[in-house]
Amino acid sequence: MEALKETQLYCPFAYIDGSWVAADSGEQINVINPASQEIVGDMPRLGKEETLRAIDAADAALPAWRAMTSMERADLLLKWHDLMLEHQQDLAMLMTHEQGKPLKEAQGEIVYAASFLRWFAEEARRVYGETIPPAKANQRIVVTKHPVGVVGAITPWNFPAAMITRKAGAALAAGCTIVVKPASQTPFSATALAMLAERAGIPRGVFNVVPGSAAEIAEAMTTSPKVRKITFTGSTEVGRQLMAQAAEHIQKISLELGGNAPFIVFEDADLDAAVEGAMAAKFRNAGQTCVCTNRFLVQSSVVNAFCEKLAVAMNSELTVGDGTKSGVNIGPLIDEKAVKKVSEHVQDAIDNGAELILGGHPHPLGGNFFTPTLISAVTKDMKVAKEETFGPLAAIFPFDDEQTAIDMANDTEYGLASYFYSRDLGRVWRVSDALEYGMVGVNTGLISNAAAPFGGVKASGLGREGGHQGLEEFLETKYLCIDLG
Ligand SMILES: NC(=O)c1ccc[n+]([C@@H]2O[C@H](COP(=O)([O-])OP(=O)(O)OC[C@H]3O[C@@H](n4cnc5c(N)ncnc54)[C@H](O)[C@@H]3O)[C@@H](O)[C@H]2O)c1
Repeated sequence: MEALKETQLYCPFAYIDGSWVAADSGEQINVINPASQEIVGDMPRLGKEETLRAIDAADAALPAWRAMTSMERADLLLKWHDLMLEHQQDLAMLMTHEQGKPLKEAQGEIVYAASFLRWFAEEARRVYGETIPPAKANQRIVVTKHPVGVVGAITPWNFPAAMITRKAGAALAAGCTIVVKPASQTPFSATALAMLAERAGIPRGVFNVVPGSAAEIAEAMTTSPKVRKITFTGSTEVGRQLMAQAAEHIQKISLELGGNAPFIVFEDADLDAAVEGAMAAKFRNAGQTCVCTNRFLVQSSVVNAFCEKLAVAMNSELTVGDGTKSGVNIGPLIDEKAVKKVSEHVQDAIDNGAELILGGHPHPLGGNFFTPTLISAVTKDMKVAKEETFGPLAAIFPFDDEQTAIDMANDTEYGLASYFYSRDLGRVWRVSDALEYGMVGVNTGLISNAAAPFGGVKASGLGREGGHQGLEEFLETKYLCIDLG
């Protein structure tokens, strides 16, 4: 904790209307380091009243923020971006302490998170309207675009910085103001971002951070008529609930929810490249990524070769431990419940006939660490086939032909990320078209990019973040029908 205070970005207060505040009740959230189980620090546990004050502040700040030119807003976002990069080490250190991911990955997340501020600063300059051929002579129809207004954002713990900037960058660039509720496990990354936003000169009330009671904060956001849009990243279960709540005031809503990503390896794939992609798509963030592979579908003719190569890579490349230690590339899971879920998925698969190749148990380090695990001969009725494991478990499902692979890949309520490896160009297009997913990685295990429209179909959500589409989520159109007489 002392090391964190030295970062000068450690701030145990909520941020409302440009002020650092405690909870009215004086209540605190204990933030726990998932590696050591020690308390990182305490953060105020805000409720409905403080959130309504933050919404009032965002509403009061809206007219001036909206009235600025997009260039002026972009300049402030770029300053915020630069400050994030300047403080990359400190931000990463905070993140590793509260979230557990290895320092190198945390540093990578800061660069990724900052990239959204830059991307949307640039995109803000390209909010074009339209002129449309009118239905009647002597008329003109002109379409203009406007910020939706005050935004309520709720974010998860697995990407404590990027999930905030991906929303706030777009919202602020569009001319909206925002109130962010970060996950209770990772609020220090959020208040550190607020400190940098303040230093960048983002005016008070434009960006607010309210850590605290999820239910109360969500209630304030969805019952206030001042909030015109809700943007949520997290579980499908909570997303469903929020969508129903947002219906009350017909608030716009974007939902980035869970996934059950397939990673298909066809027999014509470059197996070494597929293993490299598999390692990235599976073990980043200890497997706690919404786009992380949940099911490896491997053609039967290459399944043994793929498993052998993957086992070699897992044995030689993965080092489990405290993310602040050098050489560690798999940190702890977020909490005990997460460890239990991975154990249950492994046990259920083995009990039902899957074969254990590597690991299969919590790590000897104890606590929230889990040993990277490989199981094969997995089938569709096992838990790992149906639910997001969110841990370092690679489950191999064999298949015989292309159509079976596609059917297996689509046999889930989710539709976020998918991946496949093939060197056959015809198959690349066929399979890409057939996968019912918002994102398809072809011969790559890393797909996230600020320039691309991130998001899912089916129970994985609504709306897109990143790309020019991400900005559109915070804009609405108005058309003028002008009669020239
Ligand atoms: N699609 C994406 O872009 C994306 C990105 C990251 C994570 N995720 C998903 O997020 C999930 C993991 O995150 P999590 O465990 O933090 O999810 P979660 O749904 O439990 O929590 C997400 C956020 O919602 C809040 N929350 C919890 N209960 C709430 C309620 N009743 N009303 C309003 N807010 C509530 C939490 O405090 C947190 O801030 C996984 O399913 C993962 O796939 C999706």
